[in-house]
Amino acid sequence: MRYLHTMVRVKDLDASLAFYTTLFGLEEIRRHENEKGRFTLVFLAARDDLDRARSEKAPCLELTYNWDTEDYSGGRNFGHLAYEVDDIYATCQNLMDNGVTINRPPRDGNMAFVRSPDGISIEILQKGSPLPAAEPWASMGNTGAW
Ligand SMILES: C[C@@H](O)C(=O)SC[C@H](NC(=O)CC[C@H](N)C(=O)O)C(=O)NCC(=O)O
Ligand code: NI
Repeated sequence: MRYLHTMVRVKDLDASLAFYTTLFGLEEIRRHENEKGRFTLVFLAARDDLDRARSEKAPCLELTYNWDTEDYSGGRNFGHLAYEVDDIYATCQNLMDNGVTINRPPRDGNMAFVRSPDGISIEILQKGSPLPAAEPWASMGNTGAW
C-alpha cells in the first residue's frame, strides 16, 4: 500500500489555484474535466515531489471543482494538509504579503498554520526542524506576534 493523494473540494477553482500554486508553490501536474459529471479535478504536487508525482501519481493534492455551485461545510473530521518548506519565515512572509492570514505564526521557527480560500487548514513545517510538541498554540502563551 502507498499514499496517493488527499482530495479537497473547492468553491472557486481559480482562487484555489492562485493560492496553492502562485502563492504556496505547488505545481499542477494533471487535470481531468468531466463533462458528464460536471466537475474538474486538478492534481497538484510540491516541487520536491514533482518527478515522483508525475511518474507514480503520488504524492498529490487533488482539487475537485464541481461546476454547479455547492456550499461545503468544513467537516470537523478533516484536520489539515502538511507541507515541509525550506524557509518557513520566507514562506509565511510571502503568503502574508499577498493577503493570506497566518493563523498560527512560526514563532517557534518550525511550525505555522494558514488556511486556503476554502478554509482548509495547512500546516507548514520547517525542513530539518524537530516535529513540534503537540501543544495548543494558545497554551504556549502565544498571542500571534512573531
Ligand atoms: C481521480 C480520483 O482520484 C478521484 O478521486 S475521482 C472520485 C470521484 N470524484 C468525483 O466524482 C468528483 C465530483 C463529485 N461531485 C465530488 O464532489 O466528489 C468520487 O467518487 N467522488 C466522491 C467522493 O466522495 O470523493
Ligand atoms: Ni481521488
